[in-house]
Amino acid sequence: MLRRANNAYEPPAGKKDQLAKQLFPSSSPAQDGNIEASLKKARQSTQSIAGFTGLTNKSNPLYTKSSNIGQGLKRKSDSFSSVFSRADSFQDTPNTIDLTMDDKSGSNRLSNSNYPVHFDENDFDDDADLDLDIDYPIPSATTMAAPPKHLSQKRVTAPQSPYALPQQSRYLARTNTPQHPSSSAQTWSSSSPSHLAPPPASLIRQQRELQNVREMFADEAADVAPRPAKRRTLPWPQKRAEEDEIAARNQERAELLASQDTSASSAPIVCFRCREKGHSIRECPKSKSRGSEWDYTPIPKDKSMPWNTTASAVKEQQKKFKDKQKASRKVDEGARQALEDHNKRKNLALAPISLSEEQKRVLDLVVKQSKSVFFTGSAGTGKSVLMRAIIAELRKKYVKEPDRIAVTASTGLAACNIGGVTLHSFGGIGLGKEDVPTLVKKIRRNQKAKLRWMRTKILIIDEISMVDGDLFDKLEGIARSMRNNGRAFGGIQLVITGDFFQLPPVPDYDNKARGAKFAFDATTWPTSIHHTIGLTEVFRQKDPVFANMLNEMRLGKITDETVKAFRRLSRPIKYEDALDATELFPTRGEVENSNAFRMRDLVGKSYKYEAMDSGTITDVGIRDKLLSNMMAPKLIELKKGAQVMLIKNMDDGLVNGSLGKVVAFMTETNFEVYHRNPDILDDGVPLEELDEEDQKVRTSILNSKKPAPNSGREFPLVRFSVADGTSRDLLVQPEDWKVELPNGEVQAQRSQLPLILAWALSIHKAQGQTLERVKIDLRKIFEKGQAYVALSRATSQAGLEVQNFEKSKVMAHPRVAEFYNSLYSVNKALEHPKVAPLPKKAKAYEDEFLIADMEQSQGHDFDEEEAVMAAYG
Ligand SMILES: Nc1ncnc2c1ncn2[C@@H]1O[C@H](COP(=O)(O)OP(=O)(O)OP(=O)(O)O)[C@@H](O)[C@H]1O
Repeated sequence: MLRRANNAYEPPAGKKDQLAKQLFPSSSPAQDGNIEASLKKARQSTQSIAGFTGLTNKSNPLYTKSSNIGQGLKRKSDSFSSVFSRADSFQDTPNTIDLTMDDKSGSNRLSNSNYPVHFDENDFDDDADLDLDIDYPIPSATTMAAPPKHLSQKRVTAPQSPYALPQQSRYLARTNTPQHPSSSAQTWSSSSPSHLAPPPASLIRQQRELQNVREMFADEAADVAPRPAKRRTLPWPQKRAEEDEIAARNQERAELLASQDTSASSAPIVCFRCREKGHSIRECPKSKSRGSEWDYTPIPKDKSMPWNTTASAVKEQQKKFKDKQKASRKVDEGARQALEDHNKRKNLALAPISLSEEQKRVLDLVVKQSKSVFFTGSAGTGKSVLMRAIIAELRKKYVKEPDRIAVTASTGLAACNIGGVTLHSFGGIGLGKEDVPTLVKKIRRNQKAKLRWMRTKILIIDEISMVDGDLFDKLEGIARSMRNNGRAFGGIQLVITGDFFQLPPVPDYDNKARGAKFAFDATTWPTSIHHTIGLTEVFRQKDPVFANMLNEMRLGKITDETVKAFRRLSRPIKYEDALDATELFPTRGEVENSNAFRMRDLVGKSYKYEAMDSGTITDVGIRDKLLSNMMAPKLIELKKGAQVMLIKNMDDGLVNGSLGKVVAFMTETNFEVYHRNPDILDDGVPLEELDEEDQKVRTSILNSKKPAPNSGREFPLVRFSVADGTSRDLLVQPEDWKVELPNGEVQAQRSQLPLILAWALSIHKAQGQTLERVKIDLRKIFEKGQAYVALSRATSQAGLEVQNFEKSKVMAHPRVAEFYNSLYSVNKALEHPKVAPLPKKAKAYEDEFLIADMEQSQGHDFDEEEAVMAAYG
């Protein structure tokens, strides 16, 4: 009939197309009647969306790269009053010179004091050397997101299913429907009904395809395999069958998981269909099973019912369940904390250490009263902590004129530790071998150095024990000459710290016969320093017995009992976390050998991290020399299992000196996955228990697979041992070190991982560090002060192993002992009848070097002559 009507009706030319177009509502993709073209278009847009999603998943836009937190004050430890702290150690030697001078030498004209930081184009040459390991071909996001080829081809030819079932089920459902060959656009009006019947060949091909797909989804679709065609089937029971099948499977999986979880095993079974307890969906009376078919009794719609949930909601439920399971599993706390550490570091300000009373008094003298001060004390009395606090306060005070403060130290390493430059660099004196007039001429030719001498109001010198006495005198002379000011150091306020019992000045090979000349030996020392203060509270060692042993050693007055106690420390120590003590050596060669030997023992891929150096110094040779003083090495090679030490403060728990082991190398993206599920690195968890993404991440990390080029660089994941006995994981990323001039000019800068190999360390590099585990063989010691520096790094006897302890190796320099004894004689002087007696606690410490703060403890003003005699014998 239709054919007849069709034949009878001959539409006017051009109308056929219009009619075809009207058949599709405007929202339909096939408005021009060309279904294939429209489907193609739709597919393309879907693919591009899939590609985009793939990309955004890979690079989480919410992720912000962690950056350095500022250096700060560290170590949360209970304040401990050492055996020395009973004395009030402040001593105010006569101070009649007014140091609150202002530079009237035209310094205010110096408007160009702030030099811009200059980066030479060659500064970043090292970029090319970075071992990025990223030469792999990138699979395009669209390729990654696209389904298997054969499936996507089928999807093109298949008509849209009206039911939003999972892809494979949808495909199965469609296979009962005759396929429309869509190779050309056919409008119904022009199609012969016979065209709708598939040709015999295509029917066979279709059946084959159907068979393939059935096999492919055999697991998911076993129970919904198409039954012999019914005469008439409404689409909804089919959809229900599949949805219920999914629900049944979900329930079975949930029950299986619950049975593995002992904590949940007592929970009763709940039907996913009717929500009643005591039976599963397969036994549900409301859904009778007939073999692989299901008879569906319509049940009133209830949103809360599980079968009304969409496939994505079911997935969501599954995910929640899995997450719960994972959360209940015991995981390494350190790993759980890892990402928080990683992400918080950026904003986390280190909790400042609250200064002790004696530290505060020094701070006050320097910052508020602008006095020239030398503060000293045994190892661990917080000299560095105090110095950093002083610098911070002075920077606040001179916030508008930062170049008024010159931060320097005797060595490059010490200078780096406080963010300054060497004394030589500051002075612009090169090696400083010439006499003062020659050096002054040299400086006058150097505009920058000249400006520094004119502008500086406060000169900070750290690790004074390594400053040569002659150099001190020369600098003093230069300052007077350059500033045309006859006062000591040309009126510059000095803030000096260090412990002369520690490492002495580097020997002057041109002047060997002279021997070591300390800064306190300098002629101008007494006139330049107006307050000498001894810090007495030891913070590093909490055990007073150990602190006392170290102090005896420092003074070179070691008792037999102490010798015995040190000899008892020769036992080998085995630590539970398999982290070895750091062995200290006097020479760099011994350190390099020891670390290289241990590295060779490790199997596995080696990762090299080369520093990125820059700065205003364009001469790479000079810059390298400057940077070679830094703790951060030019190149660090790491392997899984390498023992490393953190060389920057990260937060209260992860500090400069923290010891750790490299446990893996990973990108930031993989690190986030690791944070979500630390099981990916747990050998005890079988691979099958991880979901697909986690499996991939585990495989790529364990097999040291190169990351995809756009997924970022791999960094070491280090498990640090924390003082409280726990461990913490940190993905260690580069930090910056700078050599900065007082005017803010960054002479040299290094960006490198804040790590060094830590099986062995030089005593020189260890100076200033606090170490939980130390090992030392005293046979190797050759210099005075070396043994004291090495042993006093340890925080406790439990973490110290000493081999071959000999009294003769524990040498204090006689002149240093003399100097400190002369300071001690101040106390004797204080017992002069004219003077009010010392407080009792100070008297009890007559045997120790002690410098009393006359202003504070006596409330008595000495006349200048009397005090000078007292202080310097
Ligand atoms: N006021 C304080 N409160 C708590 N801890 C402190 C305080 N001052 C210093 N410390 C801690 O004591 C330890 C030693 O401090 P620091 O390195 O400043 O001592 P030092 O005198 O410079 O030692 P060294 O002479 O060996 O370099 C550090 O761990 C530091 O955090």
